[in-house]
Amino acid sequence: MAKSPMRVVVTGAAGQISYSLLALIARGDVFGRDQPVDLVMLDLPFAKDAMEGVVMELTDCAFPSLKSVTATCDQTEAFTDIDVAVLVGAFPRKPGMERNDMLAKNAEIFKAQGALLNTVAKKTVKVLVVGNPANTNCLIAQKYAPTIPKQNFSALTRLDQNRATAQIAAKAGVTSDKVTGITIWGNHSATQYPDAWHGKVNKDGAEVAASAACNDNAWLKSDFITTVQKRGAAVLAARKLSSAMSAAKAIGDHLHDWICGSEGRWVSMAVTSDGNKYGVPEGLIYSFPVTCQDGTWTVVNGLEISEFSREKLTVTADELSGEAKYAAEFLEKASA
Ligand SMILES: NC(=O)c1ccc[n+]([C@@H]2O[C@H](COP(=O)([O-])OP(=O)(O)OC[C@H]3O[C@@H](n4cnc5c(N)ncnc54)[C@H](O)[C@@H]3O)[C@@H](O)[C@H]2O)c1
Ligand SMILES: O=C(O)CC[C@H](O)C(=O)O
Repeated sequence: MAKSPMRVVVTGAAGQISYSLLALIARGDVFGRDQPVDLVMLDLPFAKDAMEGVVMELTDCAFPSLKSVTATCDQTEAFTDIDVAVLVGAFPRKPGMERNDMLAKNAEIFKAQGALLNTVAKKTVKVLVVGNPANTNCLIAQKYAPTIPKQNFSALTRLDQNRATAQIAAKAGVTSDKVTGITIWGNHSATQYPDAWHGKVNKDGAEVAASAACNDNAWLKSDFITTVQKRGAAVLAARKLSSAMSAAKAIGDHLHDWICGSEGRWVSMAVTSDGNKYGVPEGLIYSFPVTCQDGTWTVVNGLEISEFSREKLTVTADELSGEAKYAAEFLEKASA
């Protein structure tokens, strides 16, 4: 039997990430070629013409699973009866901007969008926040959408996971598909902790620990971590624009695994910290290793955490607690 269409909104639809992402979704690479999609694009009024150009291009691609495409600058229209909301639209960091500048610029956007999703989206909507600072923007949207289950909110750290996986693959001399179990803990920021200690590499047909395949623990504890932590900044410095193609690919991976299932593989998603066994404070949007089945993520609990790792899990949790406090104070002042 034919599947009923899935209504998917992408915000920031005229921006550079969306330019790659919309085609992935429309082609069926994310939700499956047999899943019809009603695609809704939202951006600010100044970007209306640019969005219309993207609509023309999507139409001209003649994708079989793209049932309809709508471009709008009206948030209520965009979020009504939505199944999946991909919140990309935000003010991106420019050279010289600090994270708190970005947080202040974006907090109001995610407050308003959370409140609107709460009112007009399906209660089953799945929300992925990409706009930075992604974890805290997600926390804000979630807070203002109290009638949508907290489970349904996540932020993107899959790009970091993909970056880390690619680094391990290069070091081990294999392709990325041979590397599994690499985790990103915490914030999508320079405090994130890319963790390869539970990773595996399939080398010459045999599965070995990633640390054995890399054979360089000093690298795993230093340059590997900093390369991944600073990769976004390195791309920004080189392109004078933040990463877009790789971000779109990671968004597709995240949504695919969340909604269609991860088939037992661990993937990293920033999700509500709720009853985890790693001592992460409750309520933060923190990146954990998870598995996904039937549209639900479950944190992989019980992994052994060394002293080295414990310290790093705490640093990134502390940063998120600070961001949450800053955001709450900012929004309180703004509404006073
Ligand atoms: N989490 C991650 O891994 C990750 C990776 C890369 C980029 N990002 C972030 O994603 C965001 C988008 O990046 P980009 O390169 O596509 O930026 P971009 O500037 O090219 O596009 C952003 C778009 O969002 C629109 N926009 C701004 N406010 C909006 C609102 N309230 N509603 C709807 N649309 C709005 C803008 O008009 C613009 O078209 C940035 O915050 C960036 O830092 C996150
Ligand atoms: O603004 C940044 O430093 C990073 C942008 C983006 O989140 C990325 O990881 O590529």
